[in-house]
Amino acid sequence: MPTITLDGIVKNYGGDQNAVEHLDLTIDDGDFMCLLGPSGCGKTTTVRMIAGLENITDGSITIGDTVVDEPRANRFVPPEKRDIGLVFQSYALWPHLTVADNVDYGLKLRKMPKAERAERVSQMTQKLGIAPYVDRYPAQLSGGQQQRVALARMLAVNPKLMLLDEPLSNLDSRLRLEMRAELKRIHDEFKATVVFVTHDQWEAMTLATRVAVMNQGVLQQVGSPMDIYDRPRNRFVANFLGVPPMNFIEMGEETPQRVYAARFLEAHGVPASAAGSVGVRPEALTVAQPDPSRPSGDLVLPGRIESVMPTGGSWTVEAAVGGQRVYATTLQRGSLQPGDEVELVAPAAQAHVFDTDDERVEVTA
Ligand SMILES: Nc1ncnc2c1ncn2[C@@H]1O[C@H](COP(=O)(O)OP(=O)(O)OP(=O)(O)O)[C@@H](O)[C@H]1O
Repeated sequence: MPTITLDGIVKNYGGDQNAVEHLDLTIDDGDFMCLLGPSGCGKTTTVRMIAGLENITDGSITIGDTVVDEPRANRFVPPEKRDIGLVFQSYALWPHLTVADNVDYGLKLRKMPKAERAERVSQMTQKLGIAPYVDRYPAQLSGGQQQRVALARMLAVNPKLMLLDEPLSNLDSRLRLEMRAELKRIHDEFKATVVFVTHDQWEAMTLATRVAVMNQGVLQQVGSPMDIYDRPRNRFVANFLGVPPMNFIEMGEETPQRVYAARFLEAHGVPASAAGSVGVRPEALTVAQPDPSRPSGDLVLPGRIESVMPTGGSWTVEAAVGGQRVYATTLQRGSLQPGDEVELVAPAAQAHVFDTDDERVEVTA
């Protein structure tokens, strides 16, 4: 099974700004790599370059032992020779072929014996819940059904390398959940290498073995889902992951909340002037009664509860801390009421400090 190496990839479509900026990324054998980021950050461009549907402007792409694209060496291996399973947002099903023939297409190309092919088509169409439609044409199917045909067609040939660009975007939430589980199972069973594009952080967190977060064509961080969630390398990653998003206290403004954050930083030997912001996730905050004897190593934000909102299974507490709204998530509402004076408290390990360039600063507990 192949490892994919992207080495110094630049992609320019002709404008002033590169769509992908000097991207170094290794996708290991057996990885389920999610490319995650906001719209326009270069995710689709990246998988299209791996597939060979887009040339790179500079750098090189290696799949297994083969350099498949390297403009400086005048090397380019066309998509059909890269042995990749593809499912993109636009399904590209053959309109003149039935569902069964679409799923059979790749098997036929591989010259698999007819009886074996029929068996495989039946297996895949059942697995993906499209068996009732095998005799229909793509135009007679809903978007979600077409997406499942595209997945069945790809999975039928057991590809060792799969590139998926938002392949579940047209499915309703229940089917999406089922298909996620199915993809994860297929990945585990076949030990395939998967590159999966999504802008949905929940999808990335639940599916990926590793996540690559991109912004404006620049790779921000690569790591396991929990790694990037727990130790975001910069403020962009910290802010992009998490619902409700991380709270940030700005250190460049003279506010009461800055004083609370500065107290925390000083307890850990970090000069407040070196920090750009202090972040804390809503679920890391405990809503507590004011307690002057609290250990000084914690991040303590005194505030007043503004509202307590049910979010189904948990509560989001909105508090005024100095001049800022801070959000905390709690499983128990208890006796919390708007107007209560409280302290929002997080242990040092759950506070995130960023410097004035928004890069992470490690704080020793
Ligand atoms: N064929 C093209 N010609 C010119 N510019 C393009 C082309 N395709 C993409 N771009 C530009 O390249 C940048 C990256 O686009 P890309 O589609 O890779 O982003 P994305 O992260 O996949 O976004 P989305 O989630 O919206 O699909 C964007 O600024 C986009 O406008």
